[in-house]
Amino acid sequence: MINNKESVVKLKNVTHIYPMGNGEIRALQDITLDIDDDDYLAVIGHSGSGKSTLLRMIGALEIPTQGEVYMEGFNTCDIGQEDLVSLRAKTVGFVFQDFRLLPQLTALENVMVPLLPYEKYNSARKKAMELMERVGLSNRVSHRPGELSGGEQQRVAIARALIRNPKVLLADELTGNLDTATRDSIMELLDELNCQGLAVVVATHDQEVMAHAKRRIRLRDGAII
Ligand SMILES: Nc1ncnc2c1ncn2[C@@H]1O[C@H](COP(=O)(O)OP(=O)(O)OP(=O)(O)O)[C@@H](O)[C@H]1O
Repeated sequence: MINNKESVVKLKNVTHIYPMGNGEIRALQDITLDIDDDDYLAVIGHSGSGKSTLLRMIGALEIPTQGEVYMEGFNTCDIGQEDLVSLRAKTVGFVFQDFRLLPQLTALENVMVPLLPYEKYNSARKKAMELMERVGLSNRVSHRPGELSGGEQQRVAIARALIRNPKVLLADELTGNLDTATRDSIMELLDELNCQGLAVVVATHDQEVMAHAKRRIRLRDGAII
């Protein structure tokens, strides 16, 4: 494996095309972008402009149709599936638009899940407890997702994304549909984590969220404008 480490994640001329019936949808067009250690990037653009697809590329959840994605210097298109899974798990944490919490598990168990293959139960539980405290939910550990508000579910999803100490947090539509106070508390938490060295990439329509970012890119029809 050749390692050209510069940025945590580097996209080089990434184009992504989804097949659609007889045609195709060009979701991303020739994107070149670096995510550095203490970056705080807001990805903005209209619905369908390619924000979620870009986040999936940054997180190496999908292989681009054209171009290259480097994570910690490794070309994610070249390394094997097993190495990719492990590299991705160490490097990025995802907060999905729909949270994707497991409904049958408690909030605490949801946060622990990504750590269980690697650490003993009690150690994973301790770390999950610390993170639940960090996101202001130590009084909600035994609630199941269905018993939590949207903002609380999002905070559980943030805690889960952080449990393996990623270098980059990727958050899709962060704070969508949240009340102002909850949104502000989530933004404060991300500012704090960013100050401690976590790179943050958020896809958002929210002006307030944009204002917290150190830089912004706008997508239109899959291209940076
Ligand atoms: N799995 C898929 N198969 C086919 N087309 C897709 C797929 N995912 C996304 N697309 C298309 O790719 C384009 C970009 O979608 P994407 O979800 O990245 O946009 P977005 O900016 O995140 O939108 P939103 O703000 O509504 O979440 C859209 O035209 C969308 O319909």
